[in-house]
Amino acid sequence: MIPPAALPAQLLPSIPLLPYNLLPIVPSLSPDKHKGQTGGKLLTLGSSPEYFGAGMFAASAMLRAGGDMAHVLTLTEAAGSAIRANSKGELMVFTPEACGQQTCQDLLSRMDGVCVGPGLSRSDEAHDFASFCCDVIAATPHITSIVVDADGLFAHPSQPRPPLTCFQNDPRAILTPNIVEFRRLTSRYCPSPLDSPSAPVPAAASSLLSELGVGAIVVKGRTDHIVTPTHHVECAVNGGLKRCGGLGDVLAGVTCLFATWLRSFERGGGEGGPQLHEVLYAACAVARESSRRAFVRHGRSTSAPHVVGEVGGVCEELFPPW
Ligand SMILES: NC(=O)C1=CN([C@@H]2O[C@H](COP(=O)(O)OP(=O)(O)OC[C@H]3O[C@@H](n4cnc5c(N)ncnc54)[C@H](O)[C@@H]3O)[C@@H](O)[C@H]2O)[C@@H](O)CC1
Ligand SMILES: Nc1ncnc2c1ncn2[C@@H]1O[C@H](COP(=O)(O)OP(=O)(O)OP(=O)(O)O)[C@@H](O)[C@H]1O
Repeated sequence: MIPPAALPAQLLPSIPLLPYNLLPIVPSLSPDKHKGQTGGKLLTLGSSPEYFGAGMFAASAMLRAGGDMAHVLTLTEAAGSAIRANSKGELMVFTPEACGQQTCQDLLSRMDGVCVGPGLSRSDEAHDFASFCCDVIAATPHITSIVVDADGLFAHPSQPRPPLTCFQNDPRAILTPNIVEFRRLTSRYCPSPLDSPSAPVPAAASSLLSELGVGAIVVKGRTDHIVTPTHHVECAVNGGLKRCGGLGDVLAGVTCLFATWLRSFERGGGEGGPQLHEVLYAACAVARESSRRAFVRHGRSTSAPHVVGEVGGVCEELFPPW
């Protein structure tokens, strides 16, 4: 633990952490509600034997930030077994190998929010399965928010219909690329010169947003750029100093949860709530503050589970406990 007095400015807590009022969309807890009715039913489609942790971190972050039920849908039993063995049973894990494609399809159609891509891998088999699932997701109006991250954003040059194309012109879709994924997407979809690596991120992100017709893009990096059709905001909340793998997975999970809460509030006729860019800023702030706290506690040994472990405490300070 770094003593508070020894913290350099770049590791101090950002005050205020959240300049926007998210409280209207935070579901109130009640003994009259059933599981899934408050925090929502969330699912991460991803993970693979090599990257099983990524889908697990995203799904665990959904739970820790306030989701009721977090599922992982992954192609292989090898990845599914690894997640079951490492997640203390808090995640519900489904694979087509164990339960068949029809069960996977039924599961997807019951979800409120999904996150596609963390740890998915780029194998043809994983992408074919993801495309099958993304068709189901795209055709399920009950699903209110769709976060596409990591390998969900990847397209083999020869691939006729990569997963992302299922969500073109779908305002429920929120893309959360890192800078490498973002530049890859702009070079595929944006007109020159916005496809150039030196093009300013906000302009290129706006162009990508309108080319793809999605609801929002969050470009992660030293500052996170959040772009919707009407707004561009930057989140520069202090994060930890160690860039261990898995921090983007945490952000993807929290983003999916908060966007689902927003849509549930709107569908319930709520008025006066925050706008999408404010909710996405909140997700970035929670992920970055969680990574800062983990780093202050664990320094160079910080790893993704430490960051996941901080998400609950950060959200607890931002939102009322009931
Ligand atoms: N524990 C796990 O299972 C983890 C799995 N992960 C998964 O690993 C897979 C491959 O992800 P990669 O991001 O490595 O993809 P890439 O294999 O596309 O990365 C290629 C190269 O891009 C550069 N790069 C990657 N991220 C960058 C960033 N944020 N800023 C600057 N340069 C960057 C690095 O030089 C990297 O070697 C994805 O499925 C991802 O979800 C990651 O989420 C990390 C944690
Ligand atoms: N220089 C930085 N300073 C502070 N926070 C950062 C910095 N770079 C990235 N982050 C934060 O780290 C998280 C992950 O961003 P990153 O660009 O590493 O994504 P990623 O490559 O998709 O992550 P993953 O390792 O999960 O695949 C985001 O919350 C982002 O805001």
